[in-house]
Amino acid sequence: MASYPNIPFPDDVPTHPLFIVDFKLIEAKDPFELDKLRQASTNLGFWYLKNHGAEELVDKMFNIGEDMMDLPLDEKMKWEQGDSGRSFGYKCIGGNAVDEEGTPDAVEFLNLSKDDILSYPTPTHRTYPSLVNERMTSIVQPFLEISLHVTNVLIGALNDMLGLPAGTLAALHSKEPPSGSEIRIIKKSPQPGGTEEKAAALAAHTDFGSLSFLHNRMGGLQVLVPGNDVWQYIKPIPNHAVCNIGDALKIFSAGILRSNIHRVMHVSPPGEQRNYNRWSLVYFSRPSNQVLLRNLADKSSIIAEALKESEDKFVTDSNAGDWFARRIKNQRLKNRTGPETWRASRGTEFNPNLL
Ligand SMILES: O=C(O)CCC(=O)C(=O)O
Ligand SMILES: [Fe+2]
Repeated sequence: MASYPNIPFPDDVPTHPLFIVDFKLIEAKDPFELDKLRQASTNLGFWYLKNHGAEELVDKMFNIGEDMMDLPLDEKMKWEQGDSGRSFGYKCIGGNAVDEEGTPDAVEFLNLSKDDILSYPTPTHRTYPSLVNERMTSIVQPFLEISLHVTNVLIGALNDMLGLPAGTLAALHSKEPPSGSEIRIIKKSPQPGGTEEKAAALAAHTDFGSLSFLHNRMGGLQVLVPGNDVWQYIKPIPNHAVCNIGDALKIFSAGILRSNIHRVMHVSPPGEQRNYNRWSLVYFSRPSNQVLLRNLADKSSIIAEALKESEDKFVTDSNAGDWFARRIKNQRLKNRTGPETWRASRGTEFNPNLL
């Protein structure tokens, strides 16, 4: 069984500090903590989260990823997500582009649908390898339940902060299927020779849905902080998750909540870390598929005010399911016809005219 060591993070690379939000205090509606969440979600849209309750399950989820990625490639390819705009299943190395030129990505991952996990053993969207099924009730379902709790509580706090009637955002993120909400386990192998490279292993992107709950042990994740053109690392802190806002909450809130661009680098931070596999684990909370992505100004005077002051309208004619499928489909290298395919895969970070 693998261990996922806390290899020291080098101190000679640019890092960006984040607010540390205490989940237990958010649950208790502590005003000071809620204000921290307000600042973090509106300024950068990224924050650390401690006391979230999933600490014990993260390595067990990494073990599932490790058993999956250790299978021969032809076995893994039986579970590949395909090119039709669905993400559930396995994504092979090089399946996606990382830029307009069609440079292939360098990570592999396994995506497990929230709907499939909750309906197990009956599939809602698809089935998964037995190495997942064997640990469905003991590990995957408990991890999902915690992730649902954490993301729902945070989304509830953001709902109140935005002045929305109680339960407005919760109703858009129902437990009922179908939605694109999913767990992702990501592996990035070390680069042979460990040479410095400019390329990203996982493309610069904003997250497609509402709120991401991310666990990693090693560096590699970078953000582009507003007003700064140097990418900065987010340094992992043991037992702290990283949360970030995605496109849907940015649109609902007319830009009050920030969906910030980020990427994972090819070469993890210099030093010892680059010799190890990098594992990360995310739960992506996304709106139900049929939810229209448009501002909620008619439900909140705070959002209406922000909309008045913004150049963007924050109105799409897309529902969450179509938005998600468009982004997934157009980043697949097999679907690439030219730079326009990459552009068609972008979200709120790329083209404000989309909105
Ligand atoms: O692996 C990470 O640290 C981040 C992954 C990520 O941004 C994503 O999968 O959307
Ligand atoms: Fe992301």
